[in-house]
Amino acid sequence: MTEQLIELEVADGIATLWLNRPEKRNAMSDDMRTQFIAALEHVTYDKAIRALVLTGRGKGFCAGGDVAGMERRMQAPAGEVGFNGWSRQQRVHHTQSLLHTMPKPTIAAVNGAASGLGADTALACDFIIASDAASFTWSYIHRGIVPDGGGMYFLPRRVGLSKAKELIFSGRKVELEEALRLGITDRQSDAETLVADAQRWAAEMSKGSATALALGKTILNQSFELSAHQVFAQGSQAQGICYTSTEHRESVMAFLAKSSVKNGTTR
Ligand SMILES: CC(C)(COP(=O)(O)OP(=O)(O)OC[C@H]1O[C@@H](n2cnc3c(N)ncnc32)[C@H](O)[C@@H]1OP(=O)(O)O)[C@@H](O)C(=O)NCCC(=O)NCCSC(=O)/C=C1/CC=CC=CO1
Repeated sequence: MTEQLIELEVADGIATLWLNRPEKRNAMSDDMRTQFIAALEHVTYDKAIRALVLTGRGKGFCAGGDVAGMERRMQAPAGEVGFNGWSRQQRVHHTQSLLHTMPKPTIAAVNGAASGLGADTALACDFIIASDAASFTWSYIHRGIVPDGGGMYFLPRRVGLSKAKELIFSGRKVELEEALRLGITDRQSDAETLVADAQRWAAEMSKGSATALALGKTILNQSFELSAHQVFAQGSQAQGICYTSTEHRESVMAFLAKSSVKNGTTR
């Protein structure tokens, strides 16, 4: 039987995805990545799911890429890629890109160590909430590699270029208090209530129009690379789509109906 390395629960439109390899602090093995991709694609395309919470089982959030797998790869013949021609790099990029671009809010609920690719995986989410047990370590440097999970894109945007360089070059551990101060994590929570708090936050973040949320997220994700003029233009285009949406029509009608009841007028 296939080991269930990813667990997905959906309740009230909020998906909670658990990395489930607690004995290895949820280090991302190739098998886990295969299941992770399938679950993320499901969450991305299922319109009944409005938001995602990502967390880890046990003591860790995610200890990064599986170091035992790195050792196996060093033994493999040069040029071997596997996975139907898809290299590991492409599969890593796919997971990080799904988290970053899926048209609904994503929240990392960091319950323990987020190291290497695990730290980048938290950063790829829109928001981070963390418990006292959380820590963030860009440990790639200790394995002689660079952050390939998006850390070199996301971290400077959260902490500034110089601090990102310091954290990535040193690979030092950042505990909760510093993570809050630097803006690596947005919120803090108790370990016991972390996931419930994240789920509640996800519900708050996703109760608005799904169309407006999806379009807004896409433009915001690009906003640091676009000019003001381009952002205005994309905003106008997006508004054209929002104007034709059921959510826009219904919310306008509901507002006006409430106002006419209050004022005793009929429309
Ligand atoms: C700080 C830690 C994450 C957690 O510390 P602690 O809670 O004290 O737990 P440990 O006793 O150290 O570990 C428990 C068991 O888990 C195994 N384990 C931990 N991390 C990994 C890992 N990344 N890969 C494989 N196995 C892991 C550990 O060996 C223990 O197993 P046993 O009980 O059987 O001995 C701490 O564990 C830690 O610092 N881990 C290493 C962090 C790390 O170096 N991560 C990789 C960074 S590089 C990366 O993420 C990117 C890539 C990209 C390229 C290719 C492939 C992979 O990664």
